Amino acid sequence: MDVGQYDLNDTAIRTFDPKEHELAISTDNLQVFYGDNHAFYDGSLQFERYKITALIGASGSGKSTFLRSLNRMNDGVARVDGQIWYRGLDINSPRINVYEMRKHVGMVFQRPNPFSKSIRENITFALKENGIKKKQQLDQIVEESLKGAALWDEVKDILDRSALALSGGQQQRLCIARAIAMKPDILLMDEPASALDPISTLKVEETMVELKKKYTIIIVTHNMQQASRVSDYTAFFHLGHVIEYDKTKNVFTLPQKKATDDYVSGNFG
Ligand SMILES: Nc1ncnc2c1ncn2[C@@H]1O[C@H](COP(=O)(O)OP(=O)(O)OP(=O)(O)O)[C@@H](O)[C@H]1O
Repeated sequence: MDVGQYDLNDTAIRTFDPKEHELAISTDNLQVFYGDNHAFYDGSLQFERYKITALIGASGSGKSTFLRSLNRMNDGVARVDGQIWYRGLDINSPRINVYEMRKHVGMVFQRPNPFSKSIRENITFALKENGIKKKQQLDQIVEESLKGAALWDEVKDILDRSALALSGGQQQRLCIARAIAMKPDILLMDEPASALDPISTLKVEETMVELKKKYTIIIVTHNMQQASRVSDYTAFFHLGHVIEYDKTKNVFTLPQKKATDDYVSGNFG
């Protein structure tokens, strides 16, 4: 199948009525360029608060590029044009303090990347940098964050042991705990389970579903079952364009665009 056969401007993008849906973050005309490579075109997407939105699409379709732009991880790597609206501010503006903004828009990466420190210090490090020094308060945040990431029961007696001694799945949940310790509003997750075995993957998925009570999650995933299991909304990316964005159920069972239909039914590429 020739994946270039589709009309990339023929799109079906859901918009939300702000009276009925609280938005966490949205983009207007977002475009990303790596030098001459126009990697992402004209993405205007709204993300509902306390929901999980999955970004799906073939390799190289621009999912990570889009996700990384949302908390300015592409600064210095790519040129990002357009606006990213968060609480009435365009966080793509050069005036924004990126360090402060990332406390609100946190990120969990594909490969678990704990610091070479104890489990406890992985969580307290950034908190201490941010001026939280009282042991009691730190202990409380460590416990809450590890509970939030469904890791507490497994590590509560070994908090001072090296994080590197944990399994890959435990390390990834520690990275989730580290991200939520900062109490972000939005969690960006770039294929958070791709390096994990099926049992750890399920734990991370269960964790996500729990987390959406308090956080808005935007996740890149190659795993279609995962997208359909955990997400409320799905955006399908193709060749740097968002072709379709709707409730996950609709994208998987009643896609409006042929490209989406071909992709979700496996007749693609
Ligand atoms: N750091 C970079 N420098 C230059 N080009 C890049 C960089 N990162 C991504 N690209 C290019 O941008 C395009 C989109 O890549 P991106 O990684 O966003 O796609 P993706 O859909 O997330 O792919 P995958 O599923 O394989 O992670 C590709 O053409 C890729 O080569």
